[in-house]
Amino acid sequence: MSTSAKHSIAAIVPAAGVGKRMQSDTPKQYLTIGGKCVIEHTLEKLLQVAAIEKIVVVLSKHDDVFETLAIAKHPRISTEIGGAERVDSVYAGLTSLNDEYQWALVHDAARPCVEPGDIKALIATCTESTEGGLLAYPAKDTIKRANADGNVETTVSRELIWHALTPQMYKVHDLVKAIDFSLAQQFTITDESSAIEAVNKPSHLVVGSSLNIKITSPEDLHLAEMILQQQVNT
Ligand SMILES: Nc1ccn([C@@H]2O[C@H](COP(=O)(O)OP(=O)(O)OP(=O)(O)O)[C@@H](O)[C@H]2O)c(=O)n1
Ligand SMILES: C[C@](O)(CO)[C@H](O)COP(=O)(O)O
Repeated sequence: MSTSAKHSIAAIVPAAGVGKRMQSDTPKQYLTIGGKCVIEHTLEKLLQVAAIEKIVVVLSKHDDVFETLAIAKHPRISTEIGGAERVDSVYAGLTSLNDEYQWALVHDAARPCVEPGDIKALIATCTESTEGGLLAYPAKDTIKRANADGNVETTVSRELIWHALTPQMYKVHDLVKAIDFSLAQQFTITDESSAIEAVNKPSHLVVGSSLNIKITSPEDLHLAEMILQQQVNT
């Protein structure tokens, strides 16, 4: 497909993790909150953003649950098989786009509380500037660096410290190249922004809600339930 004929934005939703820190037999994306599983909440949020033309959900090769969900049949949703690490799953999603999309917006399946308004703000910032970026929020607490004994070494200025959230949005071509480079250098890549940093490209920090939590450990499920309930009420 020629550049001018490219579609604009595809979302990649990595959902191939096992959720070790969640300590549950069910992968956390399939735990239930208010009658729906986590990934259904997440996909419903993305589907509310009309600018996202396609959503690629990246699943474990052992996944036999996703196809049983009604949302799996949504015309804007397709699936791919992921890999051992989050970066491998994101890469599988990106390469499945076959160069047909200009932008990829990567969002963790485990972040169901994202606000569609924040996603739209990220899309507006990136498409207007033509450079990628991510949702994030500035550190609120006093930040400490620990020494090797686990005691305080020093207090770090929080002025320039931000928490990285998802979605993270980059040109597909740039992100594939950045991940290729980072993997070849054996860098640790926990998010898309770290790959983009590795190739010295800029990323916008777009302020998003700190309620866009990632369900990581058991107490987060309860917190997510309260946040989602609050979103319904307002
Ligand atoms: N090989 C992997 C690992 C993670 N993920 C996805 O990346 C997102 C964020 O990762 P994380 O919270 O670390 O999820 P898990 O790897 O499942 O959790 P844990 O590290 O506790 O095992 C999740 O939606 C998860 O499903 C993925 O698609 N492929
Ligand atoms: C992508 C991410 O959610 C941004 O905060 C995060 O980096 C995922 O990896 P983690 O190891 O679970 O923090």
